[in-house]
Amino acid sequence: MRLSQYFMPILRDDPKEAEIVSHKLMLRCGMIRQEAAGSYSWLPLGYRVLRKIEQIVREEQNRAGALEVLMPTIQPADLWRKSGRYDAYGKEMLRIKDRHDRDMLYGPTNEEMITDIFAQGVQSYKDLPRNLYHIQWKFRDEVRPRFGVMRGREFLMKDAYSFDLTREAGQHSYNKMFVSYLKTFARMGLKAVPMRAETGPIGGKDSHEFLILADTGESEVFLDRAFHDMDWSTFEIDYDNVEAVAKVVDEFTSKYAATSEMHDQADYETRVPADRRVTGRGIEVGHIFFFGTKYSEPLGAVVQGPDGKMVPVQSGSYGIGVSRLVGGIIEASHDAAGIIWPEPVAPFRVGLINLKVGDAETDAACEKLYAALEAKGVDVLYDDRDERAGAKFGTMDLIGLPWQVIIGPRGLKDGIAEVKNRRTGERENVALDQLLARFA
Ligand SMILES: Nc1ncnc2c1ncn2[C@@H]1O[C@H](COS(=O)(=O)NC(=O)[C@@H](N)CS)[C@@H](O)[C@H]1O
Repeated sequence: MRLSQYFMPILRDDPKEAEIVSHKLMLRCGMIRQEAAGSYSWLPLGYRVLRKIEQIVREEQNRAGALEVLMPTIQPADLWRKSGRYDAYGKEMLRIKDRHDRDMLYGPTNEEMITDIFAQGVQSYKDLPRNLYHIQWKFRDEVRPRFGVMRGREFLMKDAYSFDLTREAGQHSYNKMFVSYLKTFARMGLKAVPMRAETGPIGGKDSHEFLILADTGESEVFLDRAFHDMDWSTFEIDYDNVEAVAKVVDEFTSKYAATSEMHDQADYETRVPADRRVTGRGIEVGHIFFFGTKYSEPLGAVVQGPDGKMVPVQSGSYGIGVSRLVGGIIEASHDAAGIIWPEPVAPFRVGLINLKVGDAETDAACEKLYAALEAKGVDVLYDDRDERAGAKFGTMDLIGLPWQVIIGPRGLKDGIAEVKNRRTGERENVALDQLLARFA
C-alpha cells in the first residue's frame, strides 16, 4: 500500500478525551473514529488489525473443533422472555420495536438464540458434543463507556457455545476452550493469565477470565510470578485427548491467580511465597462460563439419551473481546514513540521509507523493493510522501509496524538499506539484494 494513496488521518497531538494510552494512540494513528459514546468506525489501519485478530481467533476456534455460524445482531425479545433474561438483563440491553411494534433487541450475547438453533437441529445424544461459535457485533448500553474500544457499547465479540450430554463431557468442552484461549492469545504475543471469575449475568458457577497484565487494566489482579516463567506459546495439544487437555488446565489453574472479586489473601499467602507474589492490573480479554442446563431447560434443548430418556443438554459459553484486543495489545505493547505491534497482528509487516522522494535512484530502488515485497505477499506500507525524513520516522514509529526499511541516496552509494526492528530499536545495514530474502 502506498501511504500517498492511503486513508490514515494522523493526529499530531493526544486527543483530550482519551485517558489511556491505547485510546490516545488509536485516535492519533487514525485507526478509529468515534461516532457515538462507545461506538466507533474502524478506519483502514485499525480495521486491518481487527481482521488479523479475528482471523487468529477463528483459526484457533476451528482447531479446537468449534463450528462457525453467524447469527443476526437484532434478536426477537421472545427468546429472552423464555429464559427470563429479558427483564433481568437491565438497562444494558438496547430494546427496540420494529414497525409492527414487535419487541426486539440488539443482542448483548447469544446464549438463548444459539440454544434455540441447537434445539431445532439436534435430537439425539449421538449428535453430541457440538460447539457452535460466531464472531459478531454486540451492543451493551454501558452506563459509562470509556477507554476507547476497551469498554465500548458496540463491540466485536467471538462467542462460542458448547452442547454435551453429561456434565463430565461438558467439562471437556470447557477445557478445550480454556486451552484454545491460551494458544489464541499467545499467537497475538500476549500472556493472558486464566483466573477464576464470577459469572454475573451469563450465569452458571464455573467460570474463568483471561487477563493480560497492563497498568491501565480495569481489574486488580493477584498472581504467582511462576506464570511469567511459563512459555505457553509453543505447546501442541491433541484436543481429542481428554486427559492431556485436562492436564494443561490443571497446570494453569494450580497456580494462584485471582482478580480482586475472587481474591483470598490468606490463601494467597499460604500458596505463594512472598518473593513470587505479583499484584497489578489486568485487562479481561476473554471469559468462559459453564452453566449446565440454565438455558437448555427453559428453551427445551433436550436430546434422547442412551437410555431413551429426554434430557436437557449441558452447555457453556466462551467469549473473546475481539475489538477490545486491539486496545489491549497496545496497552501491553507500546513505548513513548507509539505502538509496537506483535508481527501476527500488525496492520503491515514492513514500513518502507523513501528518504528522498524525487531522487531518481532512491525512487527506483524503493519502487523495485515495494513491487517485489508485494509480489511475495508481504504486507508493506510504502511511505512515498514528499515529507521530511524526521516526519516519516515519527509516523512509522507511531503506527508501530514491526519492521522499517529505510532507503536513501547515502545508503544507495554503498548498495545498502537500513533495516530497523521497531520492538528492539536495533538497526542493521542490509545489502539491497538481500532485502527481499529477509521478509519473503
Ligand atoms: N463493553 C465491552 N467492550 C468491549 N469488549 C467487551 C465489552 N464487554 C465485554 N467485552 C469482551 O467480551 C468478552 C466476553 O464478554 S462476557 O460478557 O464476559 N461473556 C459473554 O458475553 C458470554 N456470552 C461469552 S460467550 C469479555 O471477556 C471482554 O473481553
